[in-house]
Amino acid sequence: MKIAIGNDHTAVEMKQAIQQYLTELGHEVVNYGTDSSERCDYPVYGEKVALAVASGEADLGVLICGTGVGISLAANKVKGIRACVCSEPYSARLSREHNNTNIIAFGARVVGVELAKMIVSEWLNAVYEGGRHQKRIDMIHAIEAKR
Ligand SMILES: O=C[C@H](O)[C@H](O)[C@H](O)COP(=O)(O)O
Repeated sequence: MKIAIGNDHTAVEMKQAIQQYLTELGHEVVNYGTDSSERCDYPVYGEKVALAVASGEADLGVLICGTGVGISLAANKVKGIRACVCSEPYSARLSREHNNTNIIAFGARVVGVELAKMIVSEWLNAVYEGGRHQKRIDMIHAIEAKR
């Protein structure tokens, strides 16, 4: 799978660890994040990864900032993006099975590298269930289409 990854200054080491992990799992990872610890603005990277996913350039996206909150908020402003912040694997799996999330986010100041790997792995291995969930996702996108 082709996975877009992005981060701000709080998550350079975490991004590198997750990028390596994903590569070891056999994925192609494209880095849209910063590799500098100089303070920067997470919306820049949230948008870059979101555009890569929304355009089909990447299949899925991973976003990391201090908490995962700001960068996922930014990503969700791009049409077609369903990004969520997860600090544990259960929500990560269900976010894919029920909500068909196409971007996962987490906080480098919240979770450690090993937990982050577990979150990402559970998310990637989960399969969207469709059925009753599709109507609800359509409803979310209908809200998006109004504006
Ligand atoms: O949601 C926002 C992110 O957690 C940012 O990574 C965080 O706000 C950056 O904070 P600071 O500029 O204090 O390093």
